[in-house]
Amino acid sequence: MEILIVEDEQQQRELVKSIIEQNSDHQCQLAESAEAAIRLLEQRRFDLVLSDWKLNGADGLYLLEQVKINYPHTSFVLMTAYGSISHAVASMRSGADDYLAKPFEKEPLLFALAKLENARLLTEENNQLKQQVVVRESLGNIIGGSAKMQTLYQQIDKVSNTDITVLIHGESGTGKELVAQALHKRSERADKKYLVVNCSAIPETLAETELFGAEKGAYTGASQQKIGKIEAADGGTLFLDEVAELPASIQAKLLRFLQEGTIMRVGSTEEITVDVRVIAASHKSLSDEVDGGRFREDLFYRLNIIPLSVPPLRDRLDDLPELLDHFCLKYAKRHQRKPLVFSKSAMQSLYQHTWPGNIRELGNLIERLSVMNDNQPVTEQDLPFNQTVKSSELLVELPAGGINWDDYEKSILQQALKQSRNNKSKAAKLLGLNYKAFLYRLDKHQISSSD
Ligand SMILES: Nc1ncnc2c1ncn2[C@@H]1O[C@H](COP(=O)(O)OP(=O)(O)OP(=O)(O)O)[C@@H](O)[C@H]1O
Repeated sequence: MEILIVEDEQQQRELVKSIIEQNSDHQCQLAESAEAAIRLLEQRRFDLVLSDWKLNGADGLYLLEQVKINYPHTSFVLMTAYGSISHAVASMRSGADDYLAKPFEKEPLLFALAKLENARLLTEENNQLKQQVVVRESLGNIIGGSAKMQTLYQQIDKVSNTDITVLIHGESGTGKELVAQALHKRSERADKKYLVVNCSAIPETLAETELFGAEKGAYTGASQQKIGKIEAADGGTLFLDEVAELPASIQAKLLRFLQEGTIMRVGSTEEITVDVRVIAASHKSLSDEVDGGRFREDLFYRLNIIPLSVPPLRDRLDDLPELLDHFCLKYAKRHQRKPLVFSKSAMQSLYQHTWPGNIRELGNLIERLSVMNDNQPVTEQDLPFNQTVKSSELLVELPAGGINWDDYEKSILQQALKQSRNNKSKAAKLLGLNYKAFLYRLDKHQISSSD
């Protein structure tokens, strides 16, 4: 702790400082009066003021009142040469955290400090927990209390009430759209529009009109003026999902809008000012897209002001029970069934699965099992990723142009390694190969298990 010792006798102040610093990690500053203490308190933060009752000038009780009013997070211990009950009562009544009678011994002083430090840590922990509950309550339907999600919630909390552009990255199905919704709902724009554009779903020819709008007659068939999504979201938030898929020509126009805050409808020369907060998301790494020349670097930097990363489910398996409860209840209610229960081995299997489709895969699985599965509890064999598919069912029809067998084999081997999280014997099992044969093939394709 950072401690401020206030004592008018120099020898006494230095004695207290040396006892504390020689026997603990606390750091001490000294003040000879209440006035000097107040000046120091104005300059920096202290965890504790340890003050004598009797001081030249204003006394310790006055200092205590000032600290309680102006620095409520700073603890206060009063020391007095008169170890009378009345002083103890008066100081505690005025809000002191503890009371020490002088002349005090080393041990009671250190004990009082240790007690205070513990109480401070508990309060801090408690405040953090309360803060987490507040943040989570306002995040509505995002499930998961794992440490990784807590970090994300804190980040959402920090940036939601700003207008800063946020770029959300995460594998498919991790909940990027839920994060975007939470950012909007927790912002001052919450009662304004929240519009979504899925950039991978609009054909290049329509993308400009979709985002920026078009004047009547701007192109063949434009029989009416069309308001684009950016203009329609004025005052609110626009979520650009799969932003990596935006055609190059639109990337330049989007950058202009982000920099200038203005747009032009197709077929118009009039600039329209719009106030829209942009949140973008991508399951692809945008910096890889920039490296590959598929995404404008300047736009990347403009979008990536605040990057948020949503962790894949396999990296936060602590959340699995909570997510399972959520989906089992949701789909039992929706389909009027009993909530699913899982056997021990099925649970183990759920934990071992790598969840390439993340929460979306889990939700879909629970919905399917809720409707189709007659077994209760659900067993390991009921889980689709434990069911081996006959190779013939796997085969896609051979394209007329043929395939490259080596590439095909290499890709299957890599997928098996990925699914088994680089566990080679599991990967071999997935392909129905014995371990040696599997290793032989890895070697043949020069695949290392970290590829
Ligand atoms: N933490 C979560 N709690 C509850 N449901 C979740 C959570 N994360 C995702 N989901 C659900 O999983 C599904 C997929 O989520 P979402 O569409 O937000 O993912 P995404 O990362 O945007 O995926 P994509 O990249 O494919 O667009 C949705 O039905 C969503 O409600």
